[in-house]
Amino acid sequence: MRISHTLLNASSKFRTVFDFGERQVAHWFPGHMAKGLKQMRASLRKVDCIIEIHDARIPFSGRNPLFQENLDVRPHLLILNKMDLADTSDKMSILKQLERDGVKNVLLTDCLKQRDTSVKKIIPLVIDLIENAPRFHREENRSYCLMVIGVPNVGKSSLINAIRRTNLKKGKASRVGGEPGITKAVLTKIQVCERPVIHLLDTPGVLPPKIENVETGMKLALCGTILDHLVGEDIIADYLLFSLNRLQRFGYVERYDLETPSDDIQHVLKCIAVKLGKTQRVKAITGVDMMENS
Ligand SMILES: Nc1nc2c(ncn2[C@@H]2O[C@H](COP(=O)(O)OP(=O)(O)OP(=O)(O)O)[C@@H](O)[C@H]2O)c(=O)[nH]1
Repeated sequence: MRISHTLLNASSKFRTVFDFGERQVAHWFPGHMAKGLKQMRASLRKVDCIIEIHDARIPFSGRNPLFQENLDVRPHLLILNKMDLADTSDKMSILKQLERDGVKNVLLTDCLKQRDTSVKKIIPLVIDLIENAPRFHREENRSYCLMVIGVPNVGKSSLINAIRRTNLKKGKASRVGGEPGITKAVLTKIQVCERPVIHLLDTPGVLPPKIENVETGMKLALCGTILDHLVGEDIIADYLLFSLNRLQRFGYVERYDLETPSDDIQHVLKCIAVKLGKTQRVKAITGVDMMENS
């Protein structure tokens, strides 16, 4: 039995679907994302440092290239959030690869964890980056302004709340949600530190207007940065199964009482439904019923 599709098969299989998905995403882009991006660009002059947040499960895929145009002129910290969901056993090679791509300052966080030690490191690291930047001018009682950017649903608002909780001992300032596109307000200013005074600008998640390839699109969809229904829940589930098989992660076989690994998503979904008791009785329509009703 074939247990995984080749990448080529996957590509042709998902391309048809993703072309559809991409059109929908393009539809989704012009609204709050286009407005957000325009205002973010206009405000960059006032910003001392950019904090870019991305999903730790896809450290090399799906970062918005539009952001990267501006990263050379401002100190930049990349935060790979949701590390609790990622395989970070080879953290050093992730950091080395990012450094080869020109990203030097990287932190991994799990901002839902109370007292995550990495969240505590953010403000001291940012102050260090700002004060050691070539264009920095020291002034008495100077306050700092940071801009938080990233694709949707990577945890920007959650991280802002965590930084605020850690440094100011204050509660939520930014709305959090499980779906992409929760933050629509552009550039809400939130204080996160008293000494020195530091404000953060929360921004709406902005996807690249054009997604570079099918794999990147599917990874972004699987991590919840694109609304599921725009790509199709069944397609996303199929891509997840394909990825698990390709990585030879067969834990799902035992967990959902399958006999062997499978590349048939309908079969796997049926086994999961049976295991979770999510089945429904339906009346089977026979040939006789159809003849009687006609
Ligand atoms: N497991 C895990 N979940 C997280 C973490 N950070 C955020 N989340 C969850 O991810 C979802 C999105 O979080 P938000 O903070 O709203 O993300 P956002 O980037 O502001 O989203 P947009 O408003 O779409 O731009 C929520 O369900 C959070 O609870 C994390 O470190 N680990």
